[in-house]
Amino acid sequence: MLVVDQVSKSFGGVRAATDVSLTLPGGAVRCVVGPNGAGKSTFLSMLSGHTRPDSGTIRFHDRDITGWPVHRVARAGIVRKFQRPSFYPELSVAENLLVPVLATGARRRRARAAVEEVAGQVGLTDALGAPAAHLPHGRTQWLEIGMLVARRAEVLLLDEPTAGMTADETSGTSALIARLVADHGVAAIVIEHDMAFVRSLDCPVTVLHLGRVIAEGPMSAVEADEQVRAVYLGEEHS
Ligand SMILES: Nc1ncnc2c1ncn2[C@@H]1O[C@H](COP(=O)(O)OP(=O)(O)OP(=O)(O)O)[C@@H](O)[C@H]1O
Repeated sequence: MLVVDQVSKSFGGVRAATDVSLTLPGGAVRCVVGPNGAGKSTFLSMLSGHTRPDSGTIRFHDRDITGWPVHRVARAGIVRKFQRPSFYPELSVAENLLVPVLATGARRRRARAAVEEVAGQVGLTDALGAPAAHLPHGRTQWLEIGMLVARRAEVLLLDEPTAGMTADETSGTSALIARLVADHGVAAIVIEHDMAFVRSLDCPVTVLHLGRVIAEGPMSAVEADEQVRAVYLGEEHS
């Protein structure tokens, strides 16, 4: 269970996040949406250890992890996937998955089995021998999610995972996340602009605007919320 209680962060005079709270049970998915500059990335950065909150607390499994550095947060089980690529293009898909598996301390034979298991989970079994550079964009994103799972992450922080994907890759990503949750109890916080994708995840949604939570709940309720509609319409017309 990840419990975020009233975290805030300012950059100079800009209040990027103000009193943002969120509770994520194990094996749950939460989407965070909001217009440009709403504070979504800042919020994720506070969870991943890339940014230290000015105030508020972050607790994971009843431990206060507020302000922990990235590597310590990652070791505790919370890992982040950025939009920019972070795999090894010159290595094969299997080798890319092997790197994080070996980092968990797995020995060779067990490691190979773990690589095959993760590849199956992220739909890359047929590509294990291929250089990662040869994968189409969408599948590189799945590889990166696989690399996080291979580290035995408990909470995935995904920053616009479907950016640049085809429609098929986007629906494949939704199925992939559902599979990881159902089969392995992995939890995820997903930042997204693609509302059809958010709907397909069928999870609670948090809406940020100017650093504050303005709505929270199922997508159907959030989409009907007057303030949310005003914020998104305002963005379209600006
Ligand atoms: N390192 C920083 N230094 C100064 N200002 C920052 C920094 N990071 C974010 N901000 C400001 O904080 C506010 C929130 O930015 P943030 O990137 O978290 O929003 P976002 O919702 O992720 O936006 P987008 O959807 O465009 O990525 C913005 O006004 C942004 O300019």
